[in-house]
Amino acid sequence: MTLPDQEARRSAPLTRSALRLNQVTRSYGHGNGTVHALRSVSVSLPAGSFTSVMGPSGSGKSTLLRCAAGLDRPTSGQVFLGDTDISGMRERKLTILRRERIGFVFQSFNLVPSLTARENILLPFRLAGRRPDRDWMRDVIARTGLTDRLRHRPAELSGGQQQRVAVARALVTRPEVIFADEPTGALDLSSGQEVLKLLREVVDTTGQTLVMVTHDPQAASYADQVLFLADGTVVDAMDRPSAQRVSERMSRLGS
Ligand SMILES: Nc1ncnc2c1ncn2[C@@H]1O[C@H](COP(=O)(O)OP(=O)(O)OP(=O)(O)O)[C@@H](O)[C@H]1O
Repeated sequence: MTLPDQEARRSAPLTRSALRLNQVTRSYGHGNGTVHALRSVSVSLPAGSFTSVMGPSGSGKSTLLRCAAGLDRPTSGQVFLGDTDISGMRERKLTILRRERIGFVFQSFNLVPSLTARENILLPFRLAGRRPDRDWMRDVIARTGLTDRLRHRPAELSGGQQQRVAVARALVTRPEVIFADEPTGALDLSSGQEVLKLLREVVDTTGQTLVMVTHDPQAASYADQVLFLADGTVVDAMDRPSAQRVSERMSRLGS
């Protein structure tokens, strides 16, 4: 396996779009009770980029993530994963696509308590009936610092270690895009920073694309770009964010 040099990747032009939303609208309910969670959102995320999504509570962040990841369907508009339009895809095909081309990391880790770290990491292959790429798997386990924790069950691991198992599980199928929903929300400051550094390094060295929803300006500052949502609309984008600038922008959005 060849990994592009970190510096070369940082300076390389980011052109190919890994994920594109074209006028995505998601409404819930009918008539007077209709909630417009997303209103005609259009964004294009380059391959090998790290994007944070921020916004006040109820602004549509989770809905954006779910629509982009094929976990929810837009009311109108299209979602492209690479060149594949996933918005009108049948459920069976979408399930396979999610399994093969998308990785997920959740705030609550979502590990299977009865399985060891190694078995949790290998779960996507068990579900797909496929064999893992041994070199890639070894690399992912080393990268996440879990080599000597593989026989432990989740209850025997710290929160930070559990989240690193979840990150390894998300990476092991080599997905094009990884979606992380508040991945540090349940962690203390230093475990959270370890996980964020790991995610940053993954993007820099493997060229995978990461989209992370967070409430934390410090976490958002690890990204290349922050998208700010308000009332279902992308109201601003910030390149090379710092925690302070993100915090200032968020306070102007009323959070
Ligand atoms: N299944 C649903 N049915 C009805 N309304 C929904 C549903 N899911 C989300 N909404 C509404 O859509 C809007 C956006 O919700 P969403 O969860 O995407 O916001 P969010 O920015 O992720 O919020 P938070 O930061 O509090 O998690 C909210 O008004 C929410 O109540």
